[in-house]
Amino acid sequence: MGAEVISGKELAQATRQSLKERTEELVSQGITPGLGVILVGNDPASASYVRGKEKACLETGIHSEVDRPDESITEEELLGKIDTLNNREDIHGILVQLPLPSHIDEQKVIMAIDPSKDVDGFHPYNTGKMLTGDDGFLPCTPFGIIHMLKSRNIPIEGRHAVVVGRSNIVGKPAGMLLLKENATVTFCHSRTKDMRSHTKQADILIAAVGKEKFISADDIKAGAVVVDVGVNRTSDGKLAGDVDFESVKEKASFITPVPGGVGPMTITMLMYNTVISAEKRLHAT
Ligand SMILES: Nc1nc(=O)c2c([nH]1)NC[C@@H]1CN(c3ccc(C(=O)N[C@@H](CCC(=O)O)C(=O)O)cc3)C=[N+]21
Ligand SMILES: [Mg+2]
Repeated sequence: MGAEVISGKELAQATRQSLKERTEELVSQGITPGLGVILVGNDPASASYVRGKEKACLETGIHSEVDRPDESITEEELLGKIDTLNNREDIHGILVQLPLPSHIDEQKVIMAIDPSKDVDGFHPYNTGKMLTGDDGFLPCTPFGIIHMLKSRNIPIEGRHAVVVGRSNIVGKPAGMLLLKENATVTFCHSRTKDMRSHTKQADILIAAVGKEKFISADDIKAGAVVVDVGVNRTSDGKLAGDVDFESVKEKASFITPVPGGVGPMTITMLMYNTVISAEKRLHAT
């Protein structure tokens, strides 16, 4: 038997196809959605993610621009680049690839992005909107997770969702979106005592820890839905999740793979937010 694998790659393709149609409609109305990306320095992982975003823009008909300043760029210069993108009519989404060099204050940079162009959903304005359930940009990884669950008609309401990890970009917002879908939510983290006693109660388990094979079959309940958000580089350069896929697959009802799971959906929701931003601009004119 074993779990059904939720392919983020396939869902991403289908979602990108429908976004392409929305983009074509926008273009016919005179607006080409535009995404401005700033990639500071030459970290290979960051460069690879940004290439994935450029490819997704091509697939969805979104105009993309990537600015690649040297890692020696000052905070002031970077803030100046954001200001320029904020003021450009043809740019509807802005993404500053994280992490930034240590001499730059990430929070300050995120706060400088116009919240109406914050397609990452990282600006505190959008975080606040998400918390109150108001309309705003949702962070792409948690948004992609919800999309994956819904694509398989996996019920969320009334079920126990356990989120392992509490980062601002994944764990915390994933818990908030699951709460909005009426799940009962538990957060586990590095200070949690007897973590397994919690994870074994999960109907839906979100693994967002950043440690290879952190979740094994012994940590889950039979029939659980397991979402793997890990992006760990193994010593041989491959991408590995937080979940021991082979063992967990035998016990879960649904499982997302790495690669080909949450990652491609993260990028797709970035495209989605950019299209939404351009549609809002159209309706504001
Ligand atoms: N401002 C900002 N926004 C982000 O959304 C952001 C960021 N900074 N910094 C880094 C993280 C990480 N992240 C990933 C996106 C896609 C894949 C992805 O598509 N992964 C492929 C494999 C890619 C590969 O093999 O390199 C997959 O899982 O199948 C992974 C990781 C976005 N992030
Ligand atoms: Mg920093």
